Amino acid sequence: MTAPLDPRGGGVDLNIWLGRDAETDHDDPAFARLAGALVRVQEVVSGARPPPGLSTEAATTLGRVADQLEPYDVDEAAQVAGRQFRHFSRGQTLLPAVAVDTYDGQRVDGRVTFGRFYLGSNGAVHGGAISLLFDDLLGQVANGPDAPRARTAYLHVNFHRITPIGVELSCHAGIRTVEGRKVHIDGELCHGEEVVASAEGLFVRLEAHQL
Ligand SMILES: CCCCCCCCCC(=O)SCCNC(=O)CCNC(=O)[C@H](O)C(C)(C)COP(=O)(O)OP(=O)(O)OC[C@H]1O[C@@H](n2cnc3c(N)ncnc32)[C@H](O)[C@@H]1OP(=O)(O)O
Repeated sequence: MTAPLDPRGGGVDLNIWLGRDAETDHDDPAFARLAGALVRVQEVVSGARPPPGLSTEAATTLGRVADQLEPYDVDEAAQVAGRQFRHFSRGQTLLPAVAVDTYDGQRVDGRVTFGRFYLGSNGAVHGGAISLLFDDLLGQVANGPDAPRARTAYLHVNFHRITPIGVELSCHAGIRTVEGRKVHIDGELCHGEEVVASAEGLFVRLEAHQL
């Protein structure tokens, strides 16, 4: 049984995409657990300096896991990775997990901690990982439950300060304007009161033939 969603957020992904019928039949708690285990491996491997013998052994173990899973390859429509909407990370291993606190269809506020996997260098989160977070966060606002699907036309990111690894940050995104199919969305990533990065994106709502 999957846990019921907390309508106030409460650190649980608000699950905005579950309103879309096509997505409701992909719940797979066991798979979400697998993806979570892989995220842990990514994190631990990124920060580890094991002795060569152990690295070799671990590589063999991971190869065995890949061999076990490979026969279960499916196409995108059947894929469950990225569709575990009851879990912070949606059962995917690319994005940092965002805990959504509030979402009203126009704006989202949440919290995120970038682990060692996202290190650029010198204690700073990789700029590409920050852009990834913004694309997803702004994208979740652009693709609200009642809105037509939209894709990122551009994403402009400003890096104001070093974004620290291993620290809880707050993240925010909100619609600034809607002009026809064009949705302009702003985002901020904050360490305490300080804005460490900000973003401005244009999302274009898709026409029927583009879905
Ligand atoms: C499951 C949970 C998911 C959570 C959310 C995840 C979100 C992730 C979002 C993404 O990452 S999507 C992947 C990255 N983006 C893409 O792959 C998009 C690739 N580009 C396209 O598909 C098309 O260029 C696009 C749909 C964005 C627009 O093409 P269209 O042919 O539909 O639009 P058109 O060219 O007619 O332009 C419509 C308006 O947008 C404007 N426009 C389009 N691209 C622009 C651009 N780059 N800069 C400025 N304006 C732009 C264009 O000028 C025009 O303005 P006006 O209506 O005022 O004339």
